[in-house]
Amino acid sequence: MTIQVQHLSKYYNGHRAVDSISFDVPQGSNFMLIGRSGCGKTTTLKMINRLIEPSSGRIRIRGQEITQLDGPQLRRNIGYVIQTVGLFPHLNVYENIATVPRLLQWKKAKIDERIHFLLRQLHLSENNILLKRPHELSGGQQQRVGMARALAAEPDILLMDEPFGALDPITKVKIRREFMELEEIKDKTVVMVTHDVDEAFELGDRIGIMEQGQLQQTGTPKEVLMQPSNTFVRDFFQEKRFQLFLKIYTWEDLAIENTQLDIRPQTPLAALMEHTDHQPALDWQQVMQAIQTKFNRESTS
Ligand SMILES: Nc1ncnc2c1ncn2[C@@H]1O[C@H](COP(=O)(O)OP(=O)(O)OP(=O)(O)O)[C@@H](O)[C@H]1O
Repeated sequence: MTIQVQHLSKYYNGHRAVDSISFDVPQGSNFMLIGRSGCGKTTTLKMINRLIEPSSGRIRIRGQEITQLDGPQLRRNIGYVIQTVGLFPHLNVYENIATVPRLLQWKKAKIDERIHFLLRQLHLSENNILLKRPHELSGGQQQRVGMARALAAEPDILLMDEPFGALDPITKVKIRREFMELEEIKDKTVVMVTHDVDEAFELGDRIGIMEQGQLQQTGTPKEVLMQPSNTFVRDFFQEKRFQLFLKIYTWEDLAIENTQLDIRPQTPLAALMEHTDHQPALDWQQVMQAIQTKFNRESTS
């Protein structure tokens, strides 16, 4: 379902937390909201599922203005994942994941089938995990259960507020990869808040950079990196510019033949990091030169 946000604002006691922002998230795409602490990301996200009511502006989901919908009903079709997971501590894993399907009065057999499917998809295969309470799980497991709960009733939209923020760096990278590969996610419309530029570049079809309640730029990872619309956006990515360039530029972008690698992995960086056995097949000196030339050319254009 497409999400359209138009001139959306939120004031708290005269303070503009969100200041007339507009963006579209096409059906099935991932939109990453990134910015410094306090710039208005969470407030924006919570306006999409009406946990916060806007001061002005409009949000449309599949063309329908959400103020005309009943809040709880709207939220049943919008999965919501937050950093602190937000699992109900007194409920076990099964009951946590089954929350929304039960509200929707699904039959038990359908709920069981869905839960077992999600456990497999999210690599939650530990024995008796369904009977455990959240405090008996690791941080990574809690995060996966939080994801399973958000996906349980097959929502069309997923809102995620720093979903991987509380994890250690290794678990974070692992869960992020798994997330990207989830079949379930591919046709969902996702809006994710993050502080992490790597995450934004890995997961985002489009990225929105916020500062002091305003959207400074929205665009594809390539656009915001190589064609920043102002100095704020340029400075925001400056420290990691080359690293991010490597993350997103494909063999095709670099005009390098990748016949030996049979198309995957798509970028030289991924080939270097993950497929060391392929390295001898490539002339890495030529690859590095092509990367440097492209980076220099795009940086000055
Ligand atoms: N309920 C509230 N009452 C008053 N001010 C609020 C309220 N919630 C948020 N704010 C203020 O609105 C601004 C935006 O907050 P928000 O939580 O949306 O930022 P954020 O970008 O998500 O920050 P972080 O990355 O730290 O989570 C901040 O200045 C915050 O102090």
